[in-house]
Amino acid sequence: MQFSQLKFVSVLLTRKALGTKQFPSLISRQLHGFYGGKVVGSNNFQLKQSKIGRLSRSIMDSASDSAPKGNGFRLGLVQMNVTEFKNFNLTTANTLIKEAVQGGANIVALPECFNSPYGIQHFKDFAEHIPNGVSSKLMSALAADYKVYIIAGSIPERGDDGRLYNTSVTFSPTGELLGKHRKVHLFDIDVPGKIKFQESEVLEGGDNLTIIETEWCKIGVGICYDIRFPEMAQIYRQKGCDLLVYPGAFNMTTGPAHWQLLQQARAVDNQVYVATISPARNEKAGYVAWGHSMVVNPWGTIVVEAPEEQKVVFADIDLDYIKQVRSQIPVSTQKRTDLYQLATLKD
Ligand SMILES: NC(=O)CC(=O)C(=O)O
Repeated sequence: MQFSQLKFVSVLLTRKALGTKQFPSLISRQLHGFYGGKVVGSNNFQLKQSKIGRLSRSIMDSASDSAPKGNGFRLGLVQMNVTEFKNFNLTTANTLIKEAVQGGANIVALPECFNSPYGIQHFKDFAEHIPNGVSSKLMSALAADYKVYIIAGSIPERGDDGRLYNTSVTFSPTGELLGKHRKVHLFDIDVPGKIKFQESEVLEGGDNLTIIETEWCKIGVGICYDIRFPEMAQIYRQKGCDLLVYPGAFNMTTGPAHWQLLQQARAVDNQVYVATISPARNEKAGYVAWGHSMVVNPWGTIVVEAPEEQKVVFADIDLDYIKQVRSQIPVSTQKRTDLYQLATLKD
């Protein structure tokens, strides 16, 4: 009964997001079964939030046994199927965030473009205002009711300036908006015979770096292509981040070549944990994501790696281990800043 209430909220929110657009019949039938055949009413968002609250407390009680021991926290990576139907994507995110919470996650992270297919032809139709759009509202409500941080992957954002951005929002365990990161480096590449992608045809790049402060550590956020720019990661480290989180959607050309390599490079160079969160692989999609969401530790070792299909995976972030690696190989205190310098021109 209680679980169906949570799902009920998602249907309401996602239907609102799509206005009059209806579920395709197959998905509609699946959701009808999924939601126990309930008729969707028109109760308001506030009322639904309090219902999620009662539910989430009971979930948190049962999850607390599996909380990480020692000095750190548990990160849950939601590698999810993303379809051409926003309402279905939000329902999937809702279900898998619950699974992550049940697995003891203190911080839950979603993939790049979790509410929209990754493709420049889709961004305009799926774009939302942040934080007043339905995806942001759902993430805020779930964060507050489960009392977890949610790093909400990314969504296409319609800015106040009317332009489109690829944007990640993070909510605190009270549902407060903690940070908004607009993908800084747009994915414009051309690998002949393999893949050409030009985000800049429809998107604007962001012009800020984004650090999230939690009770455990600072987290630097980047989106996908941002991981290829080591300066950004270095600045996050200089500013005290212990974990870098990159929602990302590498593809079948760059994924096998660079996904793991880049993550290990950023982790070892900066002696931080690095997490990447991909959509699940769908061979029939216009853009086939690589999958393999992953966490790498400051030594460069893979802590956890998802397969290709939809899955929630977990990693315990051990803050003492970071200190240990940094004291064993103290590169941060051995920098030759008399020879070189790294600085951000904007704070
Ligand atoms: N999709 C991206 O932004 C980046 C990517 O796929 C790559 O760098 O490769």
